[in-house]
Amino acid sequence: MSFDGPSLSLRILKAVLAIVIVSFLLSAAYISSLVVERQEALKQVSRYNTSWLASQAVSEFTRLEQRLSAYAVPDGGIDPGEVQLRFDILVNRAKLLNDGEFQDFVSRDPERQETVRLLREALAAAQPLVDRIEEPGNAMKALALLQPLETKVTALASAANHYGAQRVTEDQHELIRLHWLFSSLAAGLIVCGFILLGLLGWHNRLLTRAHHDLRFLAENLQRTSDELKKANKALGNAYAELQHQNGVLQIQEIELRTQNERFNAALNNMSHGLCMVDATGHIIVFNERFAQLFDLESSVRPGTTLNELIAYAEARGREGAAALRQICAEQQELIRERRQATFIQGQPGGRTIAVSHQPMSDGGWVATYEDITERRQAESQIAYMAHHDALTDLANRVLFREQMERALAQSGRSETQVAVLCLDLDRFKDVNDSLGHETGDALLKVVAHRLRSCVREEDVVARLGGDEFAVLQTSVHEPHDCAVLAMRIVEALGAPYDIDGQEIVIGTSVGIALAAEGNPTPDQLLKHADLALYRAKSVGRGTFRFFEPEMDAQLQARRMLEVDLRKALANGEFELFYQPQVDIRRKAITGYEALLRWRHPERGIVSPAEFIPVAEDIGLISPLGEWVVHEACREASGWPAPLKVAVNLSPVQFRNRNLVQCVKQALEESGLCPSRLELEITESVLLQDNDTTLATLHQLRKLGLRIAMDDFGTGYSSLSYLRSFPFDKIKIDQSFVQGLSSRADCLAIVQSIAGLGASLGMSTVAEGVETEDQLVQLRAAGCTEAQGYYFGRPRPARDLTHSLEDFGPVRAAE
Ligand SMILES: Nc1nc2c(ncn2[C@@H]2O[C@H](COP(=O)(O)O[C@H]3[C@@H](O)[C@H](n4cnc5c(=O)[nH]c(N)nc54)O[C@@H]3COP(=O)(O)O)[C@@H](O)[C@H]2O)c(=O)[nH]1
Repeated sequence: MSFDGPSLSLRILKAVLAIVIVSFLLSAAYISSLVVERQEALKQVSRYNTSWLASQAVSEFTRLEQRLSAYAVPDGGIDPGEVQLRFDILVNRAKLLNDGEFQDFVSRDPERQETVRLLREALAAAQPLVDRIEEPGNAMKALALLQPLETKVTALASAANHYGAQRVTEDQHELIRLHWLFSSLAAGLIVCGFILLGLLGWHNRLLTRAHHDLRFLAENLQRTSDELKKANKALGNAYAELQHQNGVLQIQEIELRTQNERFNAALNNMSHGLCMVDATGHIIVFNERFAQLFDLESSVRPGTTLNELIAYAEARGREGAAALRQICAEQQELIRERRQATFIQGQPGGRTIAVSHQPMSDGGWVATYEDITERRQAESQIAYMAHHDALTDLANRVLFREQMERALAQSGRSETQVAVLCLDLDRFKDVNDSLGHETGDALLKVVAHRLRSCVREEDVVARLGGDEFAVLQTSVHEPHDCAVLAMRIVEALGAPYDIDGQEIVIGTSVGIALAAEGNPTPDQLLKHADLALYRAKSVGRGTFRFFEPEMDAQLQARRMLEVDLRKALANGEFELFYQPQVDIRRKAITGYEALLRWRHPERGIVSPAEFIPVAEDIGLISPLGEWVVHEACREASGWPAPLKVAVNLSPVQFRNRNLVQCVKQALEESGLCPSRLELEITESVLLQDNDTTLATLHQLRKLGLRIAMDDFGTGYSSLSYLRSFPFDKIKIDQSFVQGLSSRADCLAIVQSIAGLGASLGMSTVAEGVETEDQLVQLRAAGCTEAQGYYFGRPRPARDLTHSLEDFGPVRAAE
């Protein structure tokens, strides 16, 4: 859009407006001056009118003549003063004839000048006469002086009148001219006004248009500004995005560089050799390990082929290159068929190289080369170790199972059968714990040797773990063959051992499972042999048993027991019975042993001898033991002091780190004085991790309670345990008490334990006292306390009266 037009028009308009306004002002000023001038002229015409002056003079001249005439007549009634007044007026009028415009009128004509002069002279001549008018004749004389002038004065007046009329006409003309001039000017001014109004309108329109244009322009500008802002913002965003992209690119570049460095580092630190070749057979890259593996130059010119590289190395007598040539020959087929493959190539020097060949999409290929010589050796070593027991070099469970599978498969095709014999060593744990693991290991090696010597070449001997062994007997014609082998094994392993100069006697029991019927799996066969072993051990050591199907039923029963046992604690099926411990001399109850009872909903009371080992096996003994301690403390806290309560602790509970805390909490919660709590442990507690167990015992002792050694005399080295911890009490195992009447050695043992206790400051409790006779012997042997059915069977807490007499009727009733 162009703004020249309006701005030019506006400029012109302003100029025209200025001219009009100036003209307007000038015209007004001019008219004002004309009006002033004409007003002045009119004023003069009215005040000093020539014809009026002349007529006044004529009028006064005539009046004077009349007065003079009247005065001259006697009794004319005229006062001399009046004559004098008229004369003076005429003189004044005559003077005016010589002034101003009249003089101008007079000067135009000599006749008029003559008349005025004559009048002046006549008046001058008449002056003295008038002054002495009373004198007779003066009035006539004066009149005579004036009368000649009468015509002349009248003529002058007439001329003056004519002149005056002329001047009026002239003024009228002038006024008419002025009227027209004024009217024209006024019309001009009106026109100018209209023009001005028009111009102003136009100006206004121009201004409106300019305003409109300006607004449009402003809107355009605003729009443009908004667009610019938007564009600016978009530009800012684009810039920020650009900066972000730039940052990302920089990071990517750094990452790329790092990756490249890592790639190079990885490439050259690879344990595998790597070689990449393009579609034309030229080497793209290979790493240092590749060069090392095949004794090659570590760098090559770009464009070298693998064959050229090998030829170059061979020419320099490098032996490794020959190996690569062989490998390359094998790779040729893969390269041709563009196939991925992994192959292993043995080298003449015993070296083994594993090659992984991979074609690439561009027609080339990449391959990795690994020297697996050592790995192969290690693998075969590992494979051997994975199948053999490291200590005895016998087959382990894995190999044994594999061999069983193989033997079972073969036996299906032959007349003979396969049998599995499972055995473990009696008292091996005691040897291990008392004589040390090294001795135990040495013993196991000799056992393995003896076992091998018992079987034929084709049979397999395995160590399944710890002191568990198994024999896979093949070519069994009848069960008797197995029995013979079992006997041979029992006899061989039962013979004394000489380990580092120490004579050790152990024994073994054997369980036999024959794969005669039902196509058993290896696991089933092993399980059957294990069950048979369990049975062999339960009937007496140093013997063997064949598997019988009822054994499986016993296993099922045990599983049922486990299931029920897991629910029993939550169901509140446990309770504690208490059996009194009696001071032999005073015949008074010193306390009670808490004995756990399981009131099974279907089976009734289940003996702890049955379920405690199961609870130990399935990990339930800790929560169960905690419940016993809490319950015993709670109930004992209601008994009269100083009655004590003795609680049995399983060896498994000592593996639980919370044992001390649990006992402490039970004492605190029940408020039972710690000295009234006695914990009974068996020797087997001291067999496990001795230092930790002893530390736990000391911590328990610190709580202020008492510790008793239970079932004393049944362990392998009971006496040595007495040295390891200062027990408060020794409980003589009931087997010795019950043998008192029949076996002399039992009495000797009881006497020596009682003596030992006395000398160590420990009280001795004899368990399982059932008769008066036993009690008498125990007292004589020096035992301090006794416990057994003789005094009373275990009872629920609610039935305790703490009087020994009350137990009597119970005993009598039994
Ligand atoms: N870890 C835990 N073990 C416990 C707990 N409660 C019991 N037991 C142990 O279970 C085993 C069997 O106990 P139980 O069937 O209660 O037998 C005890 C007595 O009833 C029995 N006894 C007592 N007097 C006589 C007797 O004159 N003749 C005879 N034939 N038996 C008798 O002896 C068992 C007590 O033995 P002991 O503990 O060695 O004093 C048993 O080993 C219990 O220890 C428990 O809460 N935790």
